[in-house]
Formats: sequence, C-alpha cells, structure tokens
Amino acid sequence: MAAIKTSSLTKRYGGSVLAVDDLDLVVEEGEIFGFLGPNGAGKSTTINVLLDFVRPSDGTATVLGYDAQDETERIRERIGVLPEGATLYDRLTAREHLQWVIDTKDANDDPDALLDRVGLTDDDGDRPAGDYSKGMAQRLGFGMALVGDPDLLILDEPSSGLDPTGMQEMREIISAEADRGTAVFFSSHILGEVESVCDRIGIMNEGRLAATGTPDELKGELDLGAQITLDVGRVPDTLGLDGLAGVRSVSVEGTTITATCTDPSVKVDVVRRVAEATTVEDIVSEDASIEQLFNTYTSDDRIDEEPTAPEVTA
Ligand SMILES: Nc1ncnc2c1ncn2[C@@H]1O[C@H](COP(=O)(O)OP(=O)(O)OP(=O)(O)O)[C@@H](O)[C@H]1O
Repeated sequence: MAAIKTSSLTKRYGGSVLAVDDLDLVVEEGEIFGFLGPNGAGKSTTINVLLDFVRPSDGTATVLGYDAQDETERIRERIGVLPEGATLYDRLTAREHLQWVIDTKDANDDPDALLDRVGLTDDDGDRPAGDYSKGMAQRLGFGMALVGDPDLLILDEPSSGLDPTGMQEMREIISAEADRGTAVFFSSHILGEVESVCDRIGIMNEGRLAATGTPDELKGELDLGAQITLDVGRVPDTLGLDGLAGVRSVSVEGTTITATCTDPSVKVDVVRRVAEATTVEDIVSEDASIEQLFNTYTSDDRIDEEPTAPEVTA
C-alpha cells in the first residue's frame, strides 16, 4: 500500500487559478520523498488536499490507504504533520503543546525526550511559544509532528526558519524516522537538502509533476554532463582537447577553461591533456547538480530542448 497516492488530482481556486493540474503521485511506504518546485508550483495545495484543509476540484487522494477527504480521522491518528507556518498558541509553553498532541493522539511519548530530540532545552520547554523565535517555533512544530510514532510524516518546508545546525538536525531526524519505517513526504525549496536526504524527488511546476525519480535517475535522464573548470597560467594556442573522447564542449574565458564531459571519468583525461600544454593552477570539478536539474525542469523553455552547450573554442 502506498503512503500517498493521488489520481488525476486537480485543484482550481476560483475560475482562473489552476493550482494542481491532473496530478498522479505515488509515495511508497517507508521512503523519503522530496517535493520540489518554485513558488506557486502547487506543493502546499497538494499537501493541503492530503490533509483535507482544502477540497479537490477533481480526482482523488489517499493517505495510508484512506481516502483523504472521507477518512480524515483515521489518517490523523497515524500521521505527523508540520504544516506551512505551524500554528502555535502564544500562551502555551512548548511542553504544554507537546502534551496536548500526546493526549489528543492518545500516545505515550515523553515531552522532555521530544524537546531534546528537536534541540529545545528544558528551559525552552517552559517558555510560552509566543516568545519563541521562528526557528524555535519550527523545532516545536516538528516535535509535535513526531508524537505517536507516525507511519507518515508530512512536512511543509520543514527547514524554514532553521539555522544550518537546525537543518542538519532535522535531516538526521528524518533519516532516523525513515530507518524505522516511517514514510516522509516533505516540500522544500532547498535543493541540497532534498538531494542529501531523499530516496526520490518529485519536481512540481505549474501544478504538474514535471519529473519524479531518484536524483541520480533524473540527472541520468537529462544527460546534463559533468563539468570541469581549470584555471591555467596561460591559455595555449592548442588545448589538446580536440577529438578527446567524451568531451562534449569546451569554453575559454580569460585564463579559465571549462569542459563539459559526457561522463565524469573523462575529467581526468581533460586535466592531463591541459596539463601537458600549460600550467594548471586550480581545478573545480562538478557533476550535474540538483540545481541544474531543478532549473531544467522548471524553466520556461524546459526539457523539450537539449541542454545548452557552451561555445566551443578547443
Ligand atoms: N487559498 C487560495 N486562493 C487562491 N489561490 C490560491 C490559494 N492558495 C494557493 N493559491 C494559488 O495556487 C497556486 C499554487 O500555490 P501553492 O501555495 O500551492 O504553491 P507552492 O508550490 O506551495 O508555493 P510556495 O513554494 O510559494 O509555498 C498559486 O498560484 C497560488 O497563488
């Protein structure tokens, strides 16, 4: 049984805004699925339909096998949710928030252990949430989502407001939850975060799923190539890269030479050839990044075109 399944899910706001457009999405049990997309792509709307905060215009959605609109109670018992901009009660302390969720879910978690897990101190636990910084509020919201060992975590921009340490801690908790069988579905703008923690990603664009797969699968599909950039003392008349197997293109700007290779292993040959012709002062090596992937799938003139090749001067 899928943790999340949507079939032809569509949401229109008013007559003109098509926020989610015929979406077929499957998140498997136990997997970490990152839901990426630019502002307005339809990520929060999809999550809001899954949580029955908004009703779909068309299509269906199930969560843990239950209908997202008709079996909301069953779903709530088994999931943990961090909604966009978690709503907290200003006058309640963190401990009281956690205790409230524990009681509501009839769970037996220890509020102190949860506080510790999300990086809040004992003293923080006794302060009213109204005094919290954005990052502290986010940590508390995350702690509330973890109550009751949920089978599925749905997190809308979980790292929003967190400092780098907080983001790292959040990623560790997500991985630990997945290790014990929890499926995690989270939306993000932070591409590195998604790549480092997710089993699969889905890229939303204009209400549609532009791509799904593991980061490696998606990079492979697009054949974005691997880049190597060399700073040299002097650019020789002949670089020696002409006809080198696996070099797709070469460009030169000042004393910087950039080669795009069809395969990362070819980069060593590029360095060797250039080093035979001139002094190499610095090397930067980059494989296709998740940023490239994201840009390719969400730019206006996406996919139907070949990735653009830099000017060839070799
Ligand atoms: N309550 C609403 N009423 C009208 N339009 C809405 C409403 N909520 C969202 N929209 C519109 O639906 C589209 C998708 O918005 P949504 O918030 O789902 O995108 P998102 O991918 O979560 O964006 P972001 O990354 O900025 O949070 C946008 O055009 C947005 O303006």
